[in-house]
Parts: sequence; structure tokens; C-alpha cells
Amino acid sequence: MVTVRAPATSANLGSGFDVFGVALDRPADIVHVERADRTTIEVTGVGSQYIPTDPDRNVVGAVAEALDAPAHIRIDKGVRPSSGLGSSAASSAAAAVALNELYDRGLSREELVPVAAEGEAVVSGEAHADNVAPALLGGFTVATDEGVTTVDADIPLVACLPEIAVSTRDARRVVPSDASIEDMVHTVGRAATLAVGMCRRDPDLVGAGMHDRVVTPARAELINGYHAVREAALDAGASGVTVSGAGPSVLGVCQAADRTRVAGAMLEAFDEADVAARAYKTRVGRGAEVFEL
Ligand SMILES: Nc1ncnc2c1ncn2[C@@H]1O[C@H](COP(=O)(O)OP(=O)(O)OP(=O)(O)O)[C@@H](O)[C@H]1O
Ligand SMILES: N[C@@H](CCO)C(=O)O
Repeated sequence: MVTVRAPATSANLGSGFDVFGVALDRPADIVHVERADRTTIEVTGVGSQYIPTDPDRNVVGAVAEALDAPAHIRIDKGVRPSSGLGSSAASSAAAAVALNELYDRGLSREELVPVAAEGEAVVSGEAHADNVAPALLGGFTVATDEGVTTVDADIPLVACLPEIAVSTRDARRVVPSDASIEDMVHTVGRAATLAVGMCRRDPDLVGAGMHDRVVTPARAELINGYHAVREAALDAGASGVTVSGAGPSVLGVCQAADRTRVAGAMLEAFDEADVAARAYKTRVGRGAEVFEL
């Protein structure tokens, strides 16, 4: 048996739609795999009642198929599905690493990115790699058609998860199909600022680079309380706030000493909007880890 822990992730970071991602140091999924003649799946943990065990509908089924690695796969969910915290990617990445070990396929973490992205195609219709890349490699990742670039960033974060479900498939439908040249210039500037901030480990620069005028405003409408939560986090000291992944989680970046205050302000603002929520005080973390062979 092989057991792998793969972390939650936050994709987009505002200005880096479908490109930027970070691994969070918590929460995480744990996946156990054992060789079998055909793939079977068992799911326990947070939100497991909403996750199919049919290999054609669970992301890990697509990963097993892509690696030609049938197995009994047991998923212990720590990342709530439809959270915007890369729940499906955590399972896909953990399964990819575990099955690669179990069947001695010899693929590198970079080579496993397109394999794990096959899982994302099952749930959102597109094999975007911005969540699976950090879940596999850790740190801050830039996923493009040319491959993945990683930065071993160390940035404090608060991820606030409201009790609202937003599916990635639905959130992709509201993304505008075009953008003005002014919006493009704005986005490039912010994305470049964010990338420099990650390299310099500077939360202020990262926060300044998280702003986006195209995708985030459309998706904010799917999250009851988003605008108040954003304002509250900024007032409490966050340097940037945006929708995490496809939402509904809201991601804030701040100095480590401000995390508790920022988390409290976000929770209070969701509460005032009558939305129950929980906050993870976290930071950019490591990628998937094999912890039992
Ligand atoms: N192993 C799995 N883990 C989580 N969700 C799964 C899994 N397999 C299939 N799903 C389905 O995928 C959907 C959740 O994926 P979705 O991409 O919408 O959310 P997310 O991964 O939390 O979000 P995001 O990618 O925006 O961070 C749910 O419909 C769920 O049933
Ligand atoms: N980049 C993806 C991440 C969510 O899976 C999106 O925002 O739709």
C-alpha cells in the first residue's frame, strides 16, 4: 500500500487566471492505494457524501486510467469539495503520486502534472493545471502550455471558506469571453507584481498584485457577502484579497502577525451576511508527500 498527503491549493490569485497557484500548508487530502484488477474507490471525510465513488466520475478514476494503474483507492477528504481550495486537485495529485509509486512508473512530479490534470477535466470539463501543479510541486506555481515554473515562496495567507457551494463548472460559465486592452494591461501589470512578490517573499507586493478587473468581479456575484468580507480583511491589514480558485473561498494575504485579525474580520463579515464560514490561517506550503510505503 502507498499513502500520500496532498495539500489544498488556491488558484488564479486574482491576476493569474488559469496560470497561478499556491500550495497551502493546510488542509489536505490523504489517499491510500493498493494494487487491484480494476479500480474501486472509497471516500471518507469532509463532504464525502457529495463525492461519487464511480471511477468514471471521481477524479482519481481518471488518474488511474491515465497511468494504466488499476487500484483500490481510499480517499480521506480534508479539503471540502466545491470549496475553491482545490479539493478535486488534492485527490488527483495524491492519486497520481501514489499510483506512480505503486506501479513504479518512474514519472517525475513535473510529468505527473498533465496526468493529474486529467482528473480536473472530469469535474470542470477542462484539464487546467493551476491547482494540480502546486498540489504536486508545492510553493507558488506558474502553469502554462510550456510547462510549470515553481518558486519556493513563503507567504502568510488566510483562506476563508463559507458554507456555500460553487462548482468550478458553473463558475467558469460566468467568466467574460473578452477583455479590453486596458484590462489586459492592468492584469499583466498586477500579475508581474505578484510574481516578483512571490520571489521576494514580500506579502505587500503579492497582495498588490492580486487585483483583477475581469474574472473576479463576475465570480464575486456568486459569493454572498464577498464585497463586505474583502473590505473587512483589507481594513484588518490584508494587503490583497481575492476569490480563491472558482470560489466560494476568499483568500487574503497579509503579514504573519496580522493573520488572526484578518481571519476574525473575514468571519465576522460573513456572519453579518448570515453565512456560516471557517477560516484557515495558513501559508504557502509543500506539495504532495509520500508518508508510508
Ligand atoms: N476526489 C474528489 N474530490 C473532490 N471532489 C470530487 C472528487 N471526485 C469528483 N469530485 C467532484 O468534483 C466537484 C468538486 O470539484 P470543483 O473543481 O468544483 O471544486 P474544488 O476542487 O474545491 O474547486 P477549485 O478547483 O475551484 O479550487 C464536486 O462535484 C465533486 O463531487
Ligand atoms: N483556474 C480555475 C481554478 C478552479 O479549478 C478556475 O478559476 O476556474
